[in-house]
Amino acid sequence: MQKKIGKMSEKSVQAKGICKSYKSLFGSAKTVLEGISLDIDRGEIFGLLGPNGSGKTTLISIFSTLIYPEEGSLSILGLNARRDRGEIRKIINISTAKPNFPWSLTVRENLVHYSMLYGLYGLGLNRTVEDQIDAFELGEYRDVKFENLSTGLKQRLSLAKAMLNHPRLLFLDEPTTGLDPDMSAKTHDLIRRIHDEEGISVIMSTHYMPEAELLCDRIAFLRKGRVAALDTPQNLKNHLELGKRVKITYRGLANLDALRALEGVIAVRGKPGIVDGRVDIQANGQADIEVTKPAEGPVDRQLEILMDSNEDSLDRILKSFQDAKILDINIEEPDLEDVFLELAR
Ligand SMILES: Nc1ncnc2c1ncn2[C@@H]1O[C@H](COP(=O)(O)OP(=O)(O)OP(=O)(O)O)[C@@H](O)[C@H]1O
Repeated sequence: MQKKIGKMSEKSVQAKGICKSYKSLFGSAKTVLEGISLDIDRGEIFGLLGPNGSGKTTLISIFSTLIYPEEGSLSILGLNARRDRGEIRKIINISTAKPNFPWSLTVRENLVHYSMLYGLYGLGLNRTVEDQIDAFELGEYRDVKFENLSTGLKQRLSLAKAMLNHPRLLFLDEPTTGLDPDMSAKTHDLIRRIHDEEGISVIMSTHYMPEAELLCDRIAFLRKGRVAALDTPQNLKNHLELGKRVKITYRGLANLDALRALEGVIAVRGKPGIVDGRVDIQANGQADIEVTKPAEGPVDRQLEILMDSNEDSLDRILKSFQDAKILDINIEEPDLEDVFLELAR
């Protein structure tokens, strides 16, 4: 099998014209994926990004052969996704944000259970389970029931389970959702290690831009069921002609309406809790800032203003702060979060 796959394809995924819709109870169909075409190289860590409802999980479910597309052709590691589904499932695996394992089984029992499903038995099974317990630092929780594990440990167990069959291609659906920063950083290290040391291709969805920037070689940005952009994180930033991000700390009243109306302003972000601003990215792909309270009062407040590359006139921005006392100005390079806001709007 190994040889066959190596010879057949240098791609982990070749998808052409993938379409998927869901039927409601009343019979009407909702199109979720509209002709997705993607070529993903073996060895890549590939990110799927996009607003809520843009189709990331549906696409991962299709790539991992859990559901069928209605249209399009799909090959996974050189194998036909429909015809060779059984073979594909032996060499891929998936870990999701909300793993649902048998609740009353312990960490070890769960790993044994899944190993048996993968056809392992005897000494080989024991060795594999112990290896994963070690690799994912689950030793001290081996006898803890799934229902008593923290969210982070459930995610870690899910990753350990996903490695039991030594997959060539690993799907991760929002691998750090709900984790604290420390556990997220540990998960990032694990993903990196799985990729670097075991040579596993990874396709992951995420809502966290720093995570995508840190881990992913390339990113496909989905919007309304289509690929709106596909490139390396760096190229995405370069090609979108994003300008500088101006961060202003001030006290008093800023004219937010005037600021947002300025030509060349892509986004105005308030630091939540400071100006009571909130980034609201909706299923329809619109991204906007909703400022729920005027920015006034004695507290220090902060706004981030993202300009496009042709418009970085600080003068015009500062006019909106005539009634405020500016405490600090920082001009920074845009990050992937800025790319997200630009693509989603
Ligand atoms: N089984 C289903 N039946 C009906 N509609 C579904 C089903 N699964 C997903 N959908 C709908 O398909 C659309 C895409 O959902 P999907 O979960 O793929 O998006 P997503 O990009 O992963 O979203 P999120 O970022 O919120 O996880 C959504 O509008 C969702 O409501």
